[in-house]
Amino acid sequence: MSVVVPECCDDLKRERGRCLFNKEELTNILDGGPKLTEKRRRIEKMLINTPELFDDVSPDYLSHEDRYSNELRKATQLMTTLEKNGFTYNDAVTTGTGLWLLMDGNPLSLHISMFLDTIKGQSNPQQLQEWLPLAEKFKIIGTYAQTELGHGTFVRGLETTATYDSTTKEFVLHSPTITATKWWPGALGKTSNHAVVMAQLYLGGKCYGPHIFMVQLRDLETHRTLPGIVVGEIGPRLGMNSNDNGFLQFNHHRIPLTNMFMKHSQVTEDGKYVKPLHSKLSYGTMVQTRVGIVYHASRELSRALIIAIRYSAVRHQSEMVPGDPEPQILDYQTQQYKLLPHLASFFALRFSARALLEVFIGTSAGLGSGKMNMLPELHALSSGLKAVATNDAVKGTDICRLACGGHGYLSSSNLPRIYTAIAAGITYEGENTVLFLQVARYLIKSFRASSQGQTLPFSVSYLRVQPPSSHAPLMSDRGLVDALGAGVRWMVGEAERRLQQLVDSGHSPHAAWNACSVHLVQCADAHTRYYICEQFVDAVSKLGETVSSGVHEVLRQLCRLYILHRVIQTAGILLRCGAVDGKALTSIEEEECHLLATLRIQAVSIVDAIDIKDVFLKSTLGAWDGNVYQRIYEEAQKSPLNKSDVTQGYYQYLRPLMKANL
Ligand SMILES: CCCCCCCC/C=C\CCCC(=O)SCCNC(=O)CCNC(=O)[C@H](O)C(C)(C)COP(=O)(O)OP(=O)(O)OC[C@H]1O[C@@H](n2cnc3c(N)ncnc32)[C@H](O)[C@@H]1OP(=O)(O)O
Ligand SMILES: Cc1cc2nc3c(=O)[nH]c(=O)nc-3n(C[C@H](O)[C@H](O)[C@H](O)COP(=O)(O)OP(=O)(O)OC[C@H]3O[C@@H](n4cnc5c(N)ncnc54)[C@H](O)[C@@H]3O)c2cc1C
Repeated sequence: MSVVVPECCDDLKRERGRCLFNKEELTNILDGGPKLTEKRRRIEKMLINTPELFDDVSPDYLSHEDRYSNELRKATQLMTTLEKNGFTYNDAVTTGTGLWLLMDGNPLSLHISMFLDTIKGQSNPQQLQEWLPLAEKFKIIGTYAQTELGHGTFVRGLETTATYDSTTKEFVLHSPTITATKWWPGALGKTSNHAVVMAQLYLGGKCYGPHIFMVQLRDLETHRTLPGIVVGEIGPRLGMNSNDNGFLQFNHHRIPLTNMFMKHSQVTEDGKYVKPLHSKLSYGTMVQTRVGIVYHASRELSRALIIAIRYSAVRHQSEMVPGDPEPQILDYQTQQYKLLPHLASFFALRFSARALLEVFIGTSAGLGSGKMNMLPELHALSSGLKAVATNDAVKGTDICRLACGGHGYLSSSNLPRIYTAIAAGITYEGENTVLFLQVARYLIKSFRASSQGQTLPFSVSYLRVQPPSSHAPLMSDRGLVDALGAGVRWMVGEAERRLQQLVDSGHSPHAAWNACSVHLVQCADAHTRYYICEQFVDAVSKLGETVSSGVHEVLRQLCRLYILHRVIQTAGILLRCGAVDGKALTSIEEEECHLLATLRIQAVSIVDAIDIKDVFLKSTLGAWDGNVYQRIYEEAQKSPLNKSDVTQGYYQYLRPLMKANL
């Protein structure tokens, strides 16, 4: 398959003709630099030239089993293509390209993410030497098996046990109840022959909490399940049905002592326990995956936005002025209000994902030299950003679907598949409410520490009880972000006051926490969004020194829209704490509407600059050429029901009904 850039329709040609900025420059910024754009395009070219990676038939028309096999075929083909051409699977993941070919539930995704990350992050040197080459070369294929039927969120409540037998120097893995059954892990059902398993460690009758174990599940030659293990697939889900999410039970299954991951905590041969430097180091793979999910969510949102914005420029409907030609639906202010704030969100999330990655890299380097002090902040930032990014990507994708009217509901628009894939992200890797409550814990602790005069880490330093007075004028970007910060400080102070009041009136701290948890989640959400605003403003201001004025202006407008929209969403809080008044809010609302009209002019060019090719968008509505109606029509012809004029169903059911004497 070769990349042919087709002539686009007149509407899109006109839209593209209005572009006042250098698209390639914006593409480079989004990729992280020209070299990364070039690398991404090399990978794309290679993938596009591998026809086996593309579907002949939509997965919607396949049986459950064929759907899985087809995705497995493409996943294995992807891995070998990358390897043969000198790329790693990580290259395909970090550029998004590989995932888009497989995002119906790639059965190797858990292997290349959480399985490998656990080996890299939790192994001692011997284990790393033994397992990493095998896993990297796909000699063993694994998944991350933590969640059980009874417990997902509450990791300490897991029931699978790993009991050490010092006589044989083995752990005995066991699922004592039905609720101890591992449930959900991607690729566990039929693909994986290994799993990293989270289980309660028992030594001499004492429980030491959840620890991670490498467990072989299937024979490496026959792929048959090993004795003492029951494994299978959990059945259809809302989306990503080409994966084989699975279940797993152990019946006193034995593994060697050396199969406990021993980088952070150890068990000696005689059954003694050596504590880790920090009790949550074994949760490291989850933290790393949350960091990746922020990128992933922004990428999925960007696909939906490209589809909906191009379609909105091609679709004409109704009359704006009686008797005039039907306008492009993108000209309606309400359509702009649906889509453009989410376009701004995409940019905000992309810059925040990059900032989070830097915190992750810095913290990981610190851990290597025994510094644990940055771990709580990384946990809070990664939890908050994972939750906001997935919530916003899901909401944004659904708005994109709605913005495409009826055609957005078509499978061939690809919006339903993008939606169901990213919707899972709200739940997996830490359910979002639960993650926000973790952030809230950090905020309340920080607020209290600050009241006692302690210095706060950078992401919460604005919570100081006596903030330095801001010098930025209120209506400047910085001034509005400061106002948002004042709003969060007020919310956290209010939460702390309510918690204290409940405790003072006789409630236990835990009961008080639950009684304030709605407000606490709102604090965590507001704090994370304040952080995102800060990152966006900082990134745009830093870029101002290096980019052309056209690109800088577009970024400045998107950043401004993001902030204005956020201020309006938070109006109630900001009025209550006196950070803004009604007059300021009125002018902010007016400015937002004005900005929508300004950004609309270049909206198609902005989404073009995200630079996702048609083969990765996979949408009848969002293709580069805007040839929407022809594509929708051609796609419908592929329905198996259209193979014959009269279906079997007619003879079997409809005709007898019509002939019956009712
Ligand atoms: C690269 C791109 C890839 C993108 C594509 C991905 C495709 C992959 C598809 C699917 C993958 C999905 C995989 C999964 O879902 S795996 C399962 C994930 N499960 C979870 O995330 C479970 C969520 N629950 C938890 O994380 C925890 O149980 C908890 C909610 C955090 C509570 O933990 P616990 O009960 O142990 O904690 P305590 O209440 O005892 O203590 C809380 C204190 O511990 C601190 N803490 C908690 N976690 C961490 C951490 N990770 N790091 C540092 N500190 C941590 C917390 O702050 C509390 O501290 P305090 O000082 O306040 O006491
Ligand atoms: C598509 C998909 C793929 C997955 N892949 C994997 C995988 O590869 N490996 C793996 O191990 N797991 C996997 N999971 C499981 C996933 O990690 C869990 O479903 C997730 O962590 C949520 O846990 P839960 O299902 O127990 O939900 P629950 O914790 O039961 O949540 C149900 C409700 O209770 C609320 N709730 C729970 N605890 C609290 C609390 N403390 N305070 C307030 N509210 C609370 C939640 O907010 C939610 O509204 C996957 C899940 C999905 C959907």
